[in-house]
Amino acid sequence: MDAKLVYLAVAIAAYAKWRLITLVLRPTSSLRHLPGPTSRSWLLGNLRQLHASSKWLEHYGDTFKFKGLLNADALCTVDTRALHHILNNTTTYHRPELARLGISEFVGEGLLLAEGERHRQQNPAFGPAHVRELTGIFVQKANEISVARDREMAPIDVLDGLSKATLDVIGLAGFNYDFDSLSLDGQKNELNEAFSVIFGYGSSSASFFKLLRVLFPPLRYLPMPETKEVRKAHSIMRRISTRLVHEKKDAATHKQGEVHQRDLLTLLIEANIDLNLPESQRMSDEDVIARDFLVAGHETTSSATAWALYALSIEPDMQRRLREECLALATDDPTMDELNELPYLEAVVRETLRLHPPLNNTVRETVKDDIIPLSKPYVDVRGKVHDHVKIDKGTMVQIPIMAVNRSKAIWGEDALEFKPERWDKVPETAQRVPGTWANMMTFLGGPRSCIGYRFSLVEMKALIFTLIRAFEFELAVPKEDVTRQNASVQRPILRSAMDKGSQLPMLLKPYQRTRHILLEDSHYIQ
Ligand code: HEM
Repeated sequence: MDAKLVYLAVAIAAYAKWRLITLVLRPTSSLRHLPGPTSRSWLLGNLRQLHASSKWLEHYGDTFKFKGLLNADALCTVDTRALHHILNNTTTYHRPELARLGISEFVGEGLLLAEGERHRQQNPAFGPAHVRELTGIFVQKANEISVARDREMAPIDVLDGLSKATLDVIGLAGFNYDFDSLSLDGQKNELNEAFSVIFGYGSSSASFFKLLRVLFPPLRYLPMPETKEVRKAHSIMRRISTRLVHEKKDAATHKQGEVHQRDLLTLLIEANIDLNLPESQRMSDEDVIARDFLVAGHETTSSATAWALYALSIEPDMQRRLREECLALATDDPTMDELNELPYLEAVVRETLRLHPPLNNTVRETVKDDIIPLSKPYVDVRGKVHDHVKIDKGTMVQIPIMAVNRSKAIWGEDALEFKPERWDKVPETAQRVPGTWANMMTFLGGPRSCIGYRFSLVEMKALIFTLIRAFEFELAVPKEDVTRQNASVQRPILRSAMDKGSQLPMLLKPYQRTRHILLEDSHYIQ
């Protein structure tokens, strides 16, 4: 029988059974007296309106409930004490089944999915010493974008260029694989093609079948109904990544030759075959496969950089000031330390990541009952005041990254404005945000926060440094036309062309002084 029909039959039967059980048992949730919006749908509750969570925060306060999958009560909070508790108790708060399954369908069970702390010993691969070594790759790809765009005077989609650059970077830095997506010859790379097919598929009807698989676990034993093209793309990804892992394992075991590759995959494998590492901490081949890095580190960094260029294009004075600072450094090939010593570049990157976090929300699910302490008590629907929230096992907890980053209570009345100078004096209220970096939630906090944040910061700096020296940026559309795509990564999109997907059209005018430098420095001229 067709897999889609089997899916529907099992789903209908399971739904009928579930309805019967809930009607008879009527379980009550510990969150039932918490204020919050009313449900919009029996299946998805308020999940479709989650982008409105900042409005809910204004209306219901810092801690409120909403309805999640199958109308179950879910919690949302910007309370910094509560967030600290949730993010640091990784044995109680896990990534929920929906997020876990969504990722595993996409990349396989890997680092992103490993609960517990076992991957933490791998952190040196993402430490400052190694990121310093990788800076040359970031700068090289930033220069390739400049060269590629140098001859185009018509509006171009900077998001597209940045996305190709960050894919190339993660390929080279992650596992010494050249996607070569920035190359001008238009030739497509096999792995790059497979990757775009799978990315495209992720947002289609696949989501519906993934949801069914979360609700009705028996369906997970059935293959996903996917097209021939997607199946082929998955098999290409598997074949190439398995080959890479084997080659690198072999090289790492025999330490062949003098030339030693320093990509992330090699470093992870080396740590894994270290005889001093207990068996329990080693990873299977699947665990180390670098596809995780592709998913986690590619679109996030390109979107963040695109938002930085957007902010600078509507603030010409800031753009000028940043360009002057970057041009004052007399090199086209800066090191990590040189980039980190540019104070205005640092402030622009911080302000971009605060105001435009690439991931605007994330979720956790409780695996046991818990009590969450609050710094600001809430008043329940019966008028009672509470300084903690009782929460049941199996409850979804929404972590509103963007709402915390943009909170007026934390950042002041001008929280919604792009102001790099705010970083000269960080408000005391912001010091309580439990974020891993710069008093913001962008990379999250606690043991399961982003391990690639240093990588990403230096990559963003290298891209902005190179591009702002080479071009003057101007939006090719009215600024009001630019909004953020309602998707897992917050890419820019045009209100007037939502059907065209994410894009950021800009006019790039080669900067005269840079051109002068480029002409002197003939390696840029082909
Ligand atoms: C601006 C760029 C980036 C942002 C905003 C970002 C943000 C995040 C966030 C919010 C999480 C936690 C997700 C959750 O638990 O729900 C995360 C996890 C992760 N990120 Fe990033 N990330 C960025 C770049 C990168 C890069 C460049 C890499 C790798 C090269 C990377 C690798 C990872 C990995 C492996 C995890 C999972 C960590 C774990 O499960 O313990 N990220 N990232």
